[in-house]
Amino acid sequence: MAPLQGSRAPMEFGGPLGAAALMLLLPATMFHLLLVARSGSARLLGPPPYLPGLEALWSPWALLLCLTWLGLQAALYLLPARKVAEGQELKDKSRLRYPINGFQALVLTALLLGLGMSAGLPLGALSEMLLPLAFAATLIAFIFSLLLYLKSLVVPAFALAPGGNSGNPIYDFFLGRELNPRICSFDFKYFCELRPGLIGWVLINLALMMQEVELRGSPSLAMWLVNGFQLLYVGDALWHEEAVLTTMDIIHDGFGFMLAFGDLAWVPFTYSLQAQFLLYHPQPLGLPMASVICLINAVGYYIFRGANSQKNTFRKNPSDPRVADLETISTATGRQLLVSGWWGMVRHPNYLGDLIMALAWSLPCGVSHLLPYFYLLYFTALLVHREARDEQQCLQKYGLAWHEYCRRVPYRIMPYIY
Ligand SMILES: NC(=O)C1=CN([C@@H]2O[C@H](COP(=O)(O)OP(=O)(O)OC[C@H]3O[C@@H](n4cnc5c(N)ncnc54)[C@H](OP(=O)(O)O)[C@@H]3O)[C@@H](O)[C@H]2O)C=CC1
Ligand SMILES: CC(C)CCC[C@@H](C)[C@H]1CC=C2C3=C(CC[C@@]21C)[C@@]1(C)CC[C@H](O)C[C@@H]1CC3
Repeated sequence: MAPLQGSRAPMEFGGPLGAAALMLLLPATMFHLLLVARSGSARLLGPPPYLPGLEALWSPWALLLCLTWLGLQAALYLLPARKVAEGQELKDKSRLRYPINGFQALVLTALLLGLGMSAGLPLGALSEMLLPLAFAATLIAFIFSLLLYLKSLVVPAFALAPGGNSGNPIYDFFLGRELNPRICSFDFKYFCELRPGLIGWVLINLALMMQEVELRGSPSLAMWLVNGFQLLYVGDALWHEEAVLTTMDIIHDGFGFMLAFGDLAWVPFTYSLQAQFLLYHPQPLGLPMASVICLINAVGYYIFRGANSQKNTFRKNPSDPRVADLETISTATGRQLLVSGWWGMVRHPNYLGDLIMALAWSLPCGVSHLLPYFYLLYFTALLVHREARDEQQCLQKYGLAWHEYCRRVPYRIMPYIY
């Protein structure tokens, strides 16, 4: 079944009204979280402690810092890569090429940071600038999305994403019209998905840890755990960078406000919420509880990595000895679907592992506040919605074979529950 394209494609996210609401709601939520994380009561579901004026949000230095950060990451992206990978086949039968040097960018950023800090760079001070930095990142995401939208108006029809060219400017601005916007070989979506936001997230976490040292003399065990777990997650994503080339964000979605804001602002400033909370609300954590939390994170990571690697190995080479014995279903496209191993347990075992890790990231913050569990709640909603979108796309791709897979593997994410 050929997927519907352009104005015939069904609208997602509640259409133009939903897109407009999300464009207001997402930045508002991010600023709410930033404000309540540092407030005494740290109440997720209450009003923010105060409404910041423009003078608290706008800082030319913050804008300069964000632009310098983007410039640095862009320069690291352009460095020679250990490998150049080919993406999926496009409508015109061509394949784009992508540098695989994200992990190298992380290591080089860490080295530069180490040099800067030994020369006296006050990294902890970043934690005092989160509000203006988030404002600058949001501004950049808006302007960038606008430029991407304008660029998409002059590209040929085959370069458009299947879903983001409905003809409604608000909806298309939000979802993104062009599938792979590039200037020469610089791929904006691929760059943004993994580099500035993810590396920025661990940088903010580290800054919060340095500030904790400044305030209390040493980092707390809870802060160590949050920093360690999230660094592992980001390092893993960059190490397995090539896998991002088969995600729906790269293959299916255009590059618009949703991904630009998500990558550049939402990820660094909301995914660092637990570390923000811990800086202002220190939590006692004993070794026994810390060990249990480490075990939960290890179980989550084992499932997440096992499932992702099993599928990636299988997609690259189904005869690889590590996956050759797994049971499969044939589909009319010539591709096969795994029905045993991780992918025979639930239809999205990687999401299950990711959610277990999300729980482990919140637990060091104790159970006295709901705020540090925001990520777990948001992420559950994101993955449930993402799973439904992916099901829809797989149904279009695989038809009857997908029905058969759903019959054989009835649960989506959580065995016997969902
Ligand atoms: N931290 C965060 O904010 C986020 C994290 N993630 C994580 O990123 C990772 C990638 O997620 P995502 O891109 O959503 O999707 P997946 O990696 O789960 O990929 C889904 C695709 O896998 C293939 N597939 C599905 N079932 C099978 C099967 N049984 N056998 C073989 N192939 C199958 C299909 O594509 P095809 O058949 O074409 O290969 C399907 O479209 C996940 O680990 C997720 O948890 C994702 C979003 C946000
Ligand atoms: C702003 C909205 C709420 C939606 C934003 C969505 C984005 C934050 C996410 C869309 C897909 C993502 C992926 C990752 C990070 C979050 C975004 C960009 C990973 C890079 C996280 C690490 C994993 O190993 C791979 C993920 C791929 C998808």
